[in-house]
Amino acid sequence: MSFRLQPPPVARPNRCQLFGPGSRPAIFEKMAASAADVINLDLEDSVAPDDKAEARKNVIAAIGDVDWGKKTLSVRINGLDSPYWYRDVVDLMEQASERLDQIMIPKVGCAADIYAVDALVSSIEAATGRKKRIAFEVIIESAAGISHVEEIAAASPRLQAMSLGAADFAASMGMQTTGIGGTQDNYYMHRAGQNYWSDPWHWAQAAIVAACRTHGVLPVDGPFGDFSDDEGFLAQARRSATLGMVGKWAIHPKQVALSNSVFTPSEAAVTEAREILAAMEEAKASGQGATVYKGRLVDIASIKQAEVIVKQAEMIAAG
Ligand SMILES: CC(C)(COP(=O)(O)OP(=O)(O)OC[C@H]1O[C@@H](n2cnc3c(N)ncnc32)[C@H](O)[C@@H]1OP(=O)(O)O)[C@@H](O)C(=O)NCCC(=O)NCCSC(=O)C[C@H](O)C(=O)O
Ligand SMILES: [Mg+2]
Repeated sequence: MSFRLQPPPVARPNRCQLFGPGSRPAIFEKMAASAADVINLDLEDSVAPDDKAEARKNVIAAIGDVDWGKKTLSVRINGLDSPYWYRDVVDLMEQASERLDQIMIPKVGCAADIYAVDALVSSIEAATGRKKRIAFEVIIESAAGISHVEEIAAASPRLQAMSLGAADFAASMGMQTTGIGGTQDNYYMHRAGQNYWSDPWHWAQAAIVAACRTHGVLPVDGPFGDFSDDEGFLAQARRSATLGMVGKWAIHPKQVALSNSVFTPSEAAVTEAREILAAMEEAKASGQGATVYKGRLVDIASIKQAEVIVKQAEMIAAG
């Protein structure tokens, strides 16, 4: 470990973030009743320009009126390149109840984007005497965002989570696809008459995970657009979990259970992790730094790996 220690991220369950357009208040109660850990009420791209003002009012009313239980309640504001974002922030901060936990900032391209929103939010918090300090989540979904991902992860102590937005990311990068996440037909290796599909999202996800882990931010996988493809969603989510991401968005309620199933460590995984910890306790007691568990090497690094799984399970169980 470096002399500079890796800070832990906030301890909040974040297995699934369920999105819903702010212009569709009829689904807000359904979102609140879902098993998602995080709710993202959207003012951005799922809301048509003519509906922006009405959506903002719907969301502000629902933050106070709906029982959101213990969920993290987040609102996605419009991008800093739009004429809407400042009004989103001002109205939310001045009018929404203290139940609001987080503002999600889309299409961030550099640390200054977060600084701008932070300055506005901080000023309104001070002026209005709001007690709950608003958290931030950002979406990396542009060439600039991924190029500056580390400075973005370090940009504000408010920052709790960072998502990959595959659709805008693909557009910004000029990728030849209209798919949102998942396998892309033309991204394959070819050998001896066989095609082997590779993962075009992998490198961006890995960059996000590294930046997030360096700065104590939760890395989250964004949307999987084809909500009729459960197996595709599961495969994408499992790859994300294996890479170190803690959860994934749901753009349809049926994706919530799929996401929770992947990002909740299985009983078998938790049992194995506890057994590794016990084996290492025994090894340490006899002065060893390494031992054998089920025929494979486990050592001091294995303790940290096992602790990731046990801590995740304990945090989810604690709700
Ligand atoms: C995708 C949808 C438009 C589908 O809506 P709908 O046609 O109503 O679906 P169903 O008929 O299958 O709905 C079944 C029941 O579930 C309720 N419902 C629908 N959506 C939601 C929801 N999001 N949360 C809770 N409940 C929901 C319906 O009312 C039905 O209920 P019932 O009649 O009682 O059975 C819709 O799901 C939707 O709008 N999804 C969210 C879209 C969104 O927010 N998009 C923005 C995030 S993705 C993005 O922005 C891209 C990203 O930035 C990037 O760049 O990658
Ligand atoms: Mg987007």
